[in-house]
Amino acid sequence: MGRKFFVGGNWKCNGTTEEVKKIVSTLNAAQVPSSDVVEVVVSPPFVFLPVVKSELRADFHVAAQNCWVKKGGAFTGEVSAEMLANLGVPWVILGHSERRALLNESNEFVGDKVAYALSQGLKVIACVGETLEQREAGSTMDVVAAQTKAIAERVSNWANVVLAYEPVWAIGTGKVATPAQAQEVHDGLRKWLQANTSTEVAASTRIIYGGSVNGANCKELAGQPDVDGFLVGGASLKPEFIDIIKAAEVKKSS
Ligand SMILES: O=C(CO)COP(=O)(O)O
Repeated sequence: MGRKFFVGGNWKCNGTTEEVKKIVSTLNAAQVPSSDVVEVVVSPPFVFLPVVKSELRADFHVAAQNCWVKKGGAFTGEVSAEMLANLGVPWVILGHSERRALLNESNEFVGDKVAYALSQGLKVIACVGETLEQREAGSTMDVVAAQTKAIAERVSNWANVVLAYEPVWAIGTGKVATPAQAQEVHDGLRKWLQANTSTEVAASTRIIYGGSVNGANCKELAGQPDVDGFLVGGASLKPEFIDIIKAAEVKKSS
């Protein structure tokens, strides 16, 4: 079953209007494989979503970096899934490790957010990943399985979910997972989905890798059978993001 290569750019809390417009114009001018081969989604901070959405080429899409866990209302400072849907923002990133760690988002809270966002018609990039301590303790699979379980308990239809494996020790550190390390966890996650959801979900759900992906390491990672794309942080703010999008060609020919 074909899993279309997926490349997300998580801009995190970066940018000015001018910088954001510059990134968009670079992307708009880029020659990349067609949207039959690769799905490209960029995720600016909330305040820049309208300008990016209106200026970005039609074959690329936008994602928010978070949304509120339920229907909007008296939740000062939050942005609801309904608002994103109303703006025509198709995607949202949920459960990023920076929010899990810095804002104490629990597995259950992330699971609730994923379920609510899906119920409002959004597509979700759901992030999981272990810390260095957890990896060194040998608990990587247990950690990512528990994070995925909290989602699976609340979600029955996985058609609009992309699972992003982002080891915390690889994020923003320049210490990318080796292709074998990424493949091992992606394979483990697919087996977990097979055992706990369905064969169909396991075969069709895209599992993407994030953590220090750049133009130099993306091709080898993309060559792994269970790496279905990337969630890119730092390099998504630079022209090398285009090279990462082109890594989809590796998959096509593999
Ligand atoms: O957190 C990430 C994407 O969500 C990865 O960030 P870096 O690519 O900067 O390591």
